[in-house]
Amino acid sequence: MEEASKLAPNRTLKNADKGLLQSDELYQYVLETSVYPREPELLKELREATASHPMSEMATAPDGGQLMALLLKLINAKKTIEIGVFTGYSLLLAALSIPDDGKIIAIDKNQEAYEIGLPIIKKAGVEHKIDFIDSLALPVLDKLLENPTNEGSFDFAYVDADKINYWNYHERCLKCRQVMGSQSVYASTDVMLLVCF
Ligand SMILES: C[S@@+](CC[C@H](N)C(=O)[O-])C[C@H]1O[C@@H](n2cnc3c(N)ncnc32)[C@H](O)[C@@H]1O
Repeated sequence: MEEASKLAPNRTLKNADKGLLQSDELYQYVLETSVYPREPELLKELREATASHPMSEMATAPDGGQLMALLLKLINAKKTIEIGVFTGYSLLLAALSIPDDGKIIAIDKNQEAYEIGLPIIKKAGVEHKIDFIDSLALPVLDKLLENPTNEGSFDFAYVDADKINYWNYHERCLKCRQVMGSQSVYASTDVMLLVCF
């Protein structure tokens, strides 16, 4: 069994206390027996590369990430949007979960953090699926929606950024979703909101 403290020193109850697991020990047990063994090697590498970052706790938790990967695969997502990239854990996970001709528009106002994960994303051979935009998210979403071909064209949106704008992101992501109905998913951290269309 891997020593969790070595792999993810900050991945403790601080991140899990909003969930059902009410003890560090139980959370570590779940991570070590169920989550880490299923984690692709390069995601593990990205997680380890992020661990020394002072804000490493911001990264998507690997257990939540695996739920996201499952959703992406279940709906055969091809075109997705991510708001809040940080070092790229959820981005790499999404890029590994969509088909080779899939596309992710990934927006973050801090390119510096993205540069930490970028070499690992390149190593995974999925960089061609990613269009990273170094910007505040709202203006990019508004610009995207000015183009009628983008409206209703996304299968999946993952919002993991500044909470104060979640309602604004929600409104815009609804416009970006697939018109075809039951194939789109909008997932958002912090407010634990998951809407399937
Ligand atoms: C929780 S972290 C994202 C974690 C990421 N999903 C992962 O798996 O590692 C939040 C990110 O949102 C970015 N962010 C915060 N407010 C933003 C805004 N208004 N526009 C764009 N990015 C923003 C921050 O720079 C930070 O990298």
